[in-house]
Amino acid sequence: MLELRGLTVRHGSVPALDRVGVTLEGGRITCVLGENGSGKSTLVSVLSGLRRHDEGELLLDGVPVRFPSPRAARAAGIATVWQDLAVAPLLSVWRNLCLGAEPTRGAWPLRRLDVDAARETTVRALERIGVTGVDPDQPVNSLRPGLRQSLAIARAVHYGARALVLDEPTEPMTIAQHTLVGQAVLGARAQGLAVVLVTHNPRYAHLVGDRFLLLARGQVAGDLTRADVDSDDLTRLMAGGEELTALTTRLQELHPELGDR
Ligand SMILES: Nc1ncnc2c1ncn2[C@@H]1O[C@H](COP(=O)(O)OP(=O)(O)OP(=O)(O)O)[C@@H](O)[C@H]1O
Repeated sequence: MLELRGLTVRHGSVPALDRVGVTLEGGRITCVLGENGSGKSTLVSVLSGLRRHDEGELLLDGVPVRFPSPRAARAAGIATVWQDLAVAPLLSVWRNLCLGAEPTRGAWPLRRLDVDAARETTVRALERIGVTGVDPDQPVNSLRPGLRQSLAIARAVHYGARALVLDEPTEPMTIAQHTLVGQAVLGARAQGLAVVLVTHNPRYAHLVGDRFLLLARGQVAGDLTRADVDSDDLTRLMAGGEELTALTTRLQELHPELGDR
């Protein structure tokens, strides 16, 4: 549904992404892995409408698109969950989920916010991605980071996003928080969204991912499925560029259709 073809983004004369090609299908989690500076954040910027590509194409359902703003990307159904989330921290969980689309009851001029409906919508939206036991009245800043991400994911699914892009928090998360986010991400996948998960953690990637896009110096150094690699392979690939090169060469021998990547 979302496809990158020969996508190139330059910062000055240096390509941060260099002829990247990948198809991001609905109901799949594509993990983007790579060393610092390999182009992961640039990929997120393009998908989320923060940056425009210089060459190549970004296709949505086969139609070339170019997002002039993050709002345009969101309107096209691509939701990005940022490291510091754009939710209102002092407001309640339900206010954050319903922000801008609060349910009302009664007819004008007596129309009022329907708080009960908003609470229920929020609990259901969270349940839909497998998150239970959250008090919709608690302020968002009292939620653990993993739950905050889950809330942002629930919001994206609730408002009908088709693709979900997650940039991994740089702050280390506990296992419990990773589990929560993993659960929400799997929930989004089950709802048919195309999930793009940028991560530095190959074990986590292998746990939740269907597909692994390895970037090195802005190029696709590997486009692998679970059938191609196990968790140890991914860890080794992340640890050493040399191994990555060797694997790329081997895969290109086995699959000439991969071409010069
Ligand atoms: N605003 C910018 N101006 C100039 N060069 C940039 C800019 N942003 C990124 N770059 C360069 O583009 C390349 C890709 O950077 P990018 O941030 O996308 O990588 P990354 O894989 O996300 O790295 P990290 O894991 O450190 O976040 C790097 O060489 C980086 O130095």
